[in-house]
Amino acid sequence: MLYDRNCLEGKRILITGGGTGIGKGLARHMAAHGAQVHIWGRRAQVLEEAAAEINREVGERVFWQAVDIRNYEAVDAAVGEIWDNYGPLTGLVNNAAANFIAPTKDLSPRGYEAIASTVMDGAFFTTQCAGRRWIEQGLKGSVVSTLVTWIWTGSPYVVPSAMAKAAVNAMTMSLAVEWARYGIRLNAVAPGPFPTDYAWQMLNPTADSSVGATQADQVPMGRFGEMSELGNLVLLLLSDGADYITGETITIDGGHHLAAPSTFAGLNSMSDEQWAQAKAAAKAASEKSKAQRSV
Ligand SMILES: CCCCCCCCCCC/C=C/C(=O)SCCNC(=O)CCNC(=O)[C@H](O)C(C)(C)COP(=O)(O)OP(=O)(O)OC[C@H]1O[C@@H](n2cnc3c(N)ncnc32)[C@H](O)[C@@H]1OP(=O)(O)O
Ligand SMILES: NC(=O)C1=CN([C@@H]2O[C@H](COP(=O)(O)OP(=O)(O)OC[C@H]3O[C@@H](n4cnc5c(N)ncnc54)[C@H](OP(=O)(O)O)[C@@H]3O)[C@@H](O)[C@H]2O)C=CC1
Repeated sequence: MLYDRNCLEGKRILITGGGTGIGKGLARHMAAHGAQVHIWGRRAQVLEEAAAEINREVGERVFWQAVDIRNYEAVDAAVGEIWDNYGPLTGLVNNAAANFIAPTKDLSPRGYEAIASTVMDGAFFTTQCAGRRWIEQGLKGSVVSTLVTWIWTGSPYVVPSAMAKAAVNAMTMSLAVEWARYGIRLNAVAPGPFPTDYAWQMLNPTADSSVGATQADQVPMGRFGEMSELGNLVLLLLSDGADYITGETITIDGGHHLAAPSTFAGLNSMSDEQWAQAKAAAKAASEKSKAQRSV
């Protein structure tokens, strides 16, 4: 362990999308360093299993709620429940997201909305519901959002995601200034590829869709990122050790985006038939997870 195992003792951190992938890894990392962690997602069973798995390792520190972050009333009620039943949050990680690769000309309005509203509205609703309470009660808080390096580069074939993540970057810089006087810090991380099950089903659904953005040999360091590396960065930003850092988005990608293979530009060569196959494979993965949703 790089940090003292109790360095987050007394912290209470909400991680949206904390039942899978990066969010679950962050939940494990924060709980292993002493924090109480609350995880959100739409699938009760997935959340319950994730919390139980981590709690077996660290003790009863992880709690879950099934919440759709696109629903403001649900977000406000769930944040209120944490405050009432456990106490004030000290930190928030805006991590939940939706995404899939698609030619932009073929995206339906609902396809655009599914991605943009999850990433942008969800992060705003959750940040505002926590921030309002911190301000009303004179409490400090730290918000960290999980962005992606295409906020710097853009990326074809994931345009709603690129737009919405850039919007959350704008929220981070804007509120860092507006809320600094209250002791509330907002920062973000921009990871390169950290392979996770669902993201890779959405972004690399067929052999034809494997391009630079999802290939380890395209990373100058020659490997994907490791969860503990991302965990250490987010831990620092959530901790009192980063009290003078606000409004920053820190890239963690082994040099990937600077070497420029990091977008989905390689998908330019896919035919309509290959796109239809990619869509069918990604949709099959979505349907499987939707059948498990509780909200
Ligand atoms: C330069 C940077 C390089 C960095 C390189 C790093 C490489 C990796 C970077 C990763 C960065 C970011 C990754 C992520 O954000 S991954 C997150 C992936 N996880 C998820 O998406 C989880 C949540 N997903 C879902 O809930 C679903 O999969 C879905 C996104 C589809 C949303 O579900 P929802 O129930 O809200 O929506 P519907 O199923 O009703 O669908 C809505 C409309 O969207 C259309 N659709 C769905 N899937 C596809 C598809 N694959 N292709 C085209 N269109 C699709 C669907 O048909 C609906 O539209 P219509 O009603 O009009 O048909
Ligand atoms: N993996 C990678 O290489 C990279 C990932 N990122 C970012 O990291 C974050 C995590 O991605 P990753 O772990 O890979 O992907 P996952 O698909 O595993 O994580 C997304 C999470 O968001 C939750 N979620 C989606 N929609 C909603 C919603 N409306 N309300 C509540 N929860 C929701 C999902 O749970 P459920 O479906 O149950 O709701 C899921 O737990 C994302 O923000 C992604 O953009 C950034 C750069 C690289």
